[in-house]
Amino acid sequence: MNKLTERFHRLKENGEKAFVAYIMGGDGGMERLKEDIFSLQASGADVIEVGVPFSDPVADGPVIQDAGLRALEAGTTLSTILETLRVIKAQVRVPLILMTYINPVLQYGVDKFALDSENAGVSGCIFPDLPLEEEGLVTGALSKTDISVIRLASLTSPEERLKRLAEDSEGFIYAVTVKGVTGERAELNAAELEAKISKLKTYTNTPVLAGFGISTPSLAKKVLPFCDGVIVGSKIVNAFHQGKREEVDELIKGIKGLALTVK
Ligand SMILES: O=P(O)(O)OC[C@@H](O)[C@@H](O)c1c[nH]c2ccccc12
Repeated sequence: MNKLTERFHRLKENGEKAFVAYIMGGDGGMERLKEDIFSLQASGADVIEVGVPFSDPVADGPVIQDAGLRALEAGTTLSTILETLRVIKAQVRVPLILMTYINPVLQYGVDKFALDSENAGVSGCIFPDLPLEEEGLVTGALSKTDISVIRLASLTSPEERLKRLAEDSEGFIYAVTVKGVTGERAELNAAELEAKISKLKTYTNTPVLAGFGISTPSLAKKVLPFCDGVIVGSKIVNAFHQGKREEVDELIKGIKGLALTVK
């Protein structure tokens, strides 16, 4: 079984919610990528989402965009990220997913991408600018591997679309909590999100996780009662950039501790 699916089974058995940590691959260089992964693993992240920097990141807010620019300036490419992941593979127990716009994948070559990702220990991919209708571009190659394609569900998706994306979903479904780009928010509309997530859950048993704008235990607490976990990006990217590793450790422990008490 795929590492990601295995992890979700285990969380379910233990009555736990998932904490997914997003980082920008190559922000601060490749040694930092390794350190970031090991420190997130030690802090108790359940899944690590590694972003591949891209020049035209339409879904990214300012914090992730800046991190992407820093990573590109440091010479990061899809290839250097996959190579780094391959080197540390044996020491990584946490399932890794890649978050990449589709263009770098097409340039790299889809078949080579699938093969090299598998060899790098990647167990899932998110392609934020690849609509359901275009998934065929990658699924032919990825279905020969054990890698899941993780779909994004937006608050604006009509029910028919939610149904289609839920039905044969893999890994988990990424429910986008806000209309707009990634980044910290002071508030979020939990009622609207709950309605969408409960709809999704009528069509699938695939875990549904909420991401975008979640940066504190109190925001996580609003959504965890009706979803299977949260994804935190900008907060972590910022803290790591500023060298504040303890902040990330506290955040993960804070949210994981809370998640144990919500059922
Ligand atoms: O940064 P936030 O608001 O905490 O949200 C997570 C998000 O950054 C990460 O999952 C992500 C980064 N870039 C993306 C593009 C699309 C979807 C998701 C992402």
